[in-house]
Formats: sequence, structure tokens, C-alpha cells
Amino acid sequence: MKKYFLFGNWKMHKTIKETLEYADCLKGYVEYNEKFEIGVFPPFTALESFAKTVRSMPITVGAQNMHYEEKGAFTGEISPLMLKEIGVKYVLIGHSERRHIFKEDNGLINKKVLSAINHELVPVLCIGETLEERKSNKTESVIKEQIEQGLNGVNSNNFIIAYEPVWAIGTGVNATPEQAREVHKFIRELLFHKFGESSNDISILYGGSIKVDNFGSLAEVENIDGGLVGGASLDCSTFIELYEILKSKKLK
Ligand SMILES: O=C[C@H](O)COP(=O)(O)O
Repeated sequence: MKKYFLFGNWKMHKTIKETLEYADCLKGYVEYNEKFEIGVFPPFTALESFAKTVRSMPITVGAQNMHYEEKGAFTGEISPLMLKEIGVKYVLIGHSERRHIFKEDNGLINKKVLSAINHELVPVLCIGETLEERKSNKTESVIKEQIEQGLNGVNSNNFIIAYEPVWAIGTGVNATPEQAREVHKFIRELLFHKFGESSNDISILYGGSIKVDNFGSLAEVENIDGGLVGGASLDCSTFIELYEILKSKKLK
């Protein structure tokens, strides 16, 4: 069964104190629903506190990145075993900021995806074209390469794709529903080609300047199975409002 997700990627925001206040605000607002899931991706320092606090709530926890090795001399890195130990379920892999600021390439991203799956973490593979690539009609070739190389050797459908056009991240300029529809349809076709019928259960999220006033028209698009929200997830009541919008559009 395909599920719909609302994920909040806090990036490098919130101390432990702020994280606990946020968890407190979520209390009582989110009810279990087998088709919908709400997840938060705090920074590493606040992951454990958040995971412990929401353990009895229908809220899942994700990490923003990980190394592909279990342990070793990798100063500053965090391993899949460390994430598992504190109850993390999802991990963002290849987020645009990792690709562009920290120069992660498709080869490294593929190692992380495979490692996450081997350690029973669900990778959220983030993909998306830059403005320059879009303007020179390379959107589909970039997406195809990111999917093919990022998922090389993957045999399970237990992962999530997040399409985040780089030009829409943190800019206030979201993809229009029509632009997102075209790319999500293309991604769905690529997944079908690689995984056959089982690809229908893979969720494809949209991310990039999601706000309360634009999410409704994006969430009703076919093949947009939820959102990966940055800035707008930092405020707990806005995040809950976005979750309600997602549910109202997908339950129609
Ligand atoms: O992971 C989230 C995305 O980078 C989107 O960030 P944003 O909603 O602040 O544009």
C-alpha cells in the first residue's frame, strides 16, 4: 500500500530545548492513520531527545544524512548503526545541500542508499535539477541519472523519492503544480521501468518552498504523495496545518 508522508527537514535549526518544545506542541494533534505519516528530521544533536519524546506518539523520526560505513576513522560522521540505536526510521540521502554545498555525487549517494537499506533504514533519496539545467532542457536527463545511479543495485521498493528542484529550495519560488506534475510522472515511469508493479507503492514527495498557501494545489497532483518541508516545518502549528492539507487532498 502506498502511503502519504509529510516530512519536516529542520536542516541546521533548533537546539534540544527548542526541539522538546516542538515535540510538546505536536502532542495530541497527530492521530494514527495507516495511510498517512508525519515525520521530523531534527539535527543530529537533538535526534535522541526528539525520538524519546515522540516514542508513544504516531510521529516518526528521520536523520538528515549518514555515512555508509558502520564505524571507522571518519571524523564528524554518523553511522547507520548509531541512527538505528536511537530509533531513527528514515534518512535523507543526497539532499540538494549535500550535493551542492558538500559535493556529494551520485556514486557516494548510491553507497549511502544501499547501506541504509542493508541496515533497515528507509532512505529518502532526494533528487532535482538546478535552474540552469531546467533552462537548458536537461531536467529529465538529470533526474534519470540521479535515479539510475542513486538506485543502482537496489532490489527493494522500501525507499522514498523526494523531488526537490534546486531552484525552489528556500527561495520562496515553488514549482507550479504543472511543473511538478510533469516531473513526478516522469519519475513514476522510471520507477516502473526499474521495479515493475511493485513501484506503485513507492511514495514520491515534492519539496521546495512548500507553504500553507501553495501546498493544497501541489498535494492534489497525481503522483505527488506528500511533501518534504524545510522552512515551513520549523513552526509546529504550520507543520500540523500542512499535514491537514495533505490529508484533505488525498482523502478526496
Ligand atoms: O528538505 C527540504 C527542502 O530543502 C525544502 O526546503 P524549503 O521548504 O525551505 O524550501
